Amino acid sequence: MEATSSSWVLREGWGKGERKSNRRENDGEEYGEEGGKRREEQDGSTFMCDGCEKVSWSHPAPCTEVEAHRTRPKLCSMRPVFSSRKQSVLSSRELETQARAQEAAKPEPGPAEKCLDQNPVADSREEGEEDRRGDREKEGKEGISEESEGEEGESEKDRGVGPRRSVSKMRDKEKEKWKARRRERPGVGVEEEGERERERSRQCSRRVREWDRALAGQEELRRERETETVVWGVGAEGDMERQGSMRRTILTHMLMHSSSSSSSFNCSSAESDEVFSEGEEMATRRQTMRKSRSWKTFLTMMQWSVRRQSSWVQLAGHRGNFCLSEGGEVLKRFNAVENACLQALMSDPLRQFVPQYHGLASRGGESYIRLEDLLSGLSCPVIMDCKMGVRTYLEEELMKARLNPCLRNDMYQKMVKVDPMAPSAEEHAQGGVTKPRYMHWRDSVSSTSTLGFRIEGVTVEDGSVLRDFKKTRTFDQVTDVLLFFTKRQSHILEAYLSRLQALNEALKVSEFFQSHEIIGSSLLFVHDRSKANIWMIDFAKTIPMPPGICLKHNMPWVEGNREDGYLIGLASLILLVMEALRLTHAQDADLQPESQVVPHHGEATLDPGLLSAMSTDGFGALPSDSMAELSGNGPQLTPEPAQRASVVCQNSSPRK
Ligand SMILES: Nc1ncnc2c1ncn2[C@@H]1O[C@H](COP(=O)(O)OP(=O)(O)OP(=O)(O)O)[C@@H](O)[C@H]1O
Ligand SMILES: O=P(O)(O)O[C@@H]1[C@H](O)[C@H](O)[C@@H](OP(=O)(O)O)[C@H](OP(=O)(O)O)[C@H]1O
Repeated sequence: MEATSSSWVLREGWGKGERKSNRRENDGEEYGEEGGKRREEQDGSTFMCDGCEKVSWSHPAPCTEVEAHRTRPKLCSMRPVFSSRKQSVLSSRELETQARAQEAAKPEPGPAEKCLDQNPVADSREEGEEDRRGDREKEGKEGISEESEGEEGESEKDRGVGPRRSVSKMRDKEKEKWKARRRERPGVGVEEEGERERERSRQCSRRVREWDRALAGQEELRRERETETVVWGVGAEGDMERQGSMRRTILTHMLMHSSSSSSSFNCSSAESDEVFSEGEEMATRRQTMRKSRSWKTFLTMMQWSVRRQSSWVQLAGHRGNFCLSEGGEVLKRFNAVENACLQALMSDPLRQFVPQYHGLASRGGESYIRLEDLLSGLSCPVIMDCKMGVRTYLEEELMKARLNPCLRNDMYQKMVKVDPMAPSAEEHAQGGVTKPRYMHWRDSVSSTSTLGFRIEGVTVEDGSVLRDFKKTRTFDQVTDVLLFFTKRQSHILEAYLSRLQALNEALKVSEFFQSHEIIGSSLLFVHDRSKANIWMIDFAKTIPMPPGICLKHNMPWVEGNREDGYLIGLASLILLVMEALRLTHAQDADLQPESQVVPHHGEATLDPGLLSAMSTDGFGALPSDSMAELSGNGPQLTPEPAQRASVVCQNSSPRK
């Protein structure tokens, strides 16, 4: 180490003995940014202001404005971590605005500060340095804690920071005092003490290695996302889920534990580390975390990771069909039928219920359809995918299967998993079933055949994905899922009801709807705490009818009539949401569930068109009292104008 001027000290590059944790701790934001990578590639030499401990990567002018450095506000905020993609953009803008305001309020910087301000690294490093200084000052006031001792001795040496005399002298004094006190304490021998220190040091090193591994993983993920060359293959969906769920677990931990401390950071970061190393004692982990003063490193790491991840999750459908894109878009593998539908829908009244179509894109030699990301702007979205219609296979699939019966072992396996008795003896012997056989069976064991839709999957706030709804069939079973999915929040249910009604109105005037057989299409329910919306997705099996032939969509299907039962599904959904609302209101009012329906949205009754959809054979599963309600005395549904934007819940405080 050599001094290059009276007030700036040259710090050597990351020497052999220097711990990586120190680098990360010191570097603050930079590891998440491109600049950080560049700097990492440099030799690592820095200049540190002796007075204010500010760091520069280039040789700066003499520093004169120590106080100005000290009073500079921190720009680091926790808020982006808790935001979804759109909101995090907003938050970063807010932060920028705040930073600019703070810059304006700051006294004119001296030459050295100007020099550092031109270097974006300096800010983040400065924050790190300031934070450490803050910590040291705190220690000076409160006495050196047990946890800080081992680390301080080591890190001072490793950093090679000699001339921070006043602070380190004070610390040394405190350390000595503390050691003396420890020595005096009965039952704590020197050997024992030494062993403890060695153990602490071992724990610390282990923790550092874990972070390195975790950080390397995050960095890898970031690169993959940014290049967008990776198309999710088999298994990738699972990875995505794990990442999403890991992140949410961490955030949940942060939130859960923040209330127990005035500083949510300290506590939460200690807790959140759990995802990286299972099986350690909580107390030991806390101690280790405090000791290595790692929370800042960890928090920074989380910020990069969350900032770069969208809340996107593929709930249902074929694996490998999607990849994420920049700017609130998802890319769905090109399918000519779906592409044609989306193009047509962009000029249909249904446009406001369909993700925006942005044309095509190419990735890794594959074509993709660019779609609006329907989860963009939602924080911790809760999602439900309902596959609409009374059947999920096309008539032409049936015909093909007849002409060329092809046994599918994968479908046989899926069938046996749900019900070992489902395949016939012959199918068991063959170890395979045809696709239409499987699809028909699948429709009949779920609510597809009876209610005109089925639940494919649900994600909840903590990121867990539930897909085991294959045997969710009856009205009551589906109502239970709805109550679980909405957590009985009446404002969410009301928003969904309103959106379903609006969709019903739009379908009436949609030319597209009348002229297409819609098979395997889903309604995607999405909400967070304050917004709820429903979207039509998946048109890969939506086939145009011959010119002049229109479908009714509320008739039972008989082979040849091509009816899909879409409106039967919609009617069921409306009924189910109403039922869920009724139960929610009943619970709110502390009434028995069998009490009268609590009216909502004024006086309401189900649309006669939908009622006729329900008077079909498929409705054996509907409770008779629900049908009675719908036939006149029940609630009057007042359709609201269709709206593209999210239905914003009026009542943001959830009812119990
Ligand atoms: N525009 C979108 N924005 C956000 N999420 C979407 C979007 N489109 C699809 N998804 C997600 O992807 C999942 C599957 O979508 P989709 O049904 O279009 O795929 P698929 O592979 O065609 O399905 P299937 O196998 O049923 O035909 C949905 O459940 C939803 O979670
Ligand atoms: O939900 P499950 O029980 O997993 O069954 C799948 C589901 O019915 C899909 O809709 C279907 O894709 P299509 O809608 O595109 O026909 C897929 O057929 P596939 O395996 O032939 O793709 C089935 O395996």
